[in-house]
Amino acid sequence: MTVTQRLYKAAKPIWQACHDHPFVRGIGDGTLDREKFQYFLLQDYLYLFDYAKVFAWGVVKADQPELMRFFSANVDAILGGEMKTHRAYMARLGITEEQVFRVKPALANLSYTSYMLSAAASGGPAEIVASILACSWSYAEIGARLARIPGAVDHPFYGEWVRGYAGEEYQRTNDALVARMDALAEGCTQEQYRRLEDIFVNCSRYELGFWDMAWRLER
Ligand SMILES: Cc1ncc(CN)c(N)n1
Repeated sequence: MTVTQRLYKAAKPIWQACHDHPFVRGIGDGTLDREKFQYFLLQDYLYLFDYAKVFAWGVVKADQPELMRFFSANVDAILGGEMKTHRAYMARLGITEEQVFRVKPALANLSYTSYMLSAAASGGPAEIVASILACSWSYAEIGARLARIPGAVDHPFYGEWVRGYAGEEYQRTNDALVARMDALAEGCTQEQYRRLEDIFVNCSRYELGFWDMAWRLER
C-alpha cells in the first residue's frame, strides 16, 4: 500500500461522515438553506487565506527549487483559482471582500487553521503536505461524488460550487498533491509515518467539524 492509501484508509470513517453530513447532502440535492451556505462561504473565504499560508510555509521550508515552485504554484491556485468560486458567489450575494474581513472566524475555523499552521511551522515539507491533503483531497472526492447526483452540476445556485470542485483543474491540482505526498514520504520511518497520519486524521476531523460548524451556524 502507498502512504496515501494508508492515510486514506485511516481517515475513511471520518470522510464517510463528511459525505453523509446534511450540509454536504444539501448541496448535492439543492435543498441546503442559503443562510447556512452564505455563512459557510464567508468562513471558508477566511479559511482559505490561512490555508494558502500553509503552502507558503512550504515555500519557506523547501530545499529544492522544484519543490519551492510546487508550493508557490499552489498558493497561486488558491488565491487566484479556488477563491474565484467564492468571489463569484460573493458577487451574486452582494457581499464585498471588505465585508468578509469584518466577519470573525468561528472557533472551529480558527482551531483548524491554527492547527495546520502550527504543524507547518514545526514540520518539514512532508508534514506541510499532510496538513493540506485532507482539505484538498476530501473536497475533490466530495465534488466528484456530488457531480454524479443527477442535476447537481446544473443546479442554478449550488451547481457552480459542485462544478468548481468536480472540475478538471481542481482535480488535477489535488492529484498532484496526492502524488507529492507519496514522493515526500517515500522511505519514511514508522515514527515519521505516524506523525503524518496523526496530522492527516486530525485535519479530517477538523473537516467534519467545519461542516458541522456551518450547519449549526456557530457564533
Ligand atoms: C474547510 C475547507 N476544507 C477544504 C477546502 C478545499 N480546499 C476548503 N475550501 N475549505
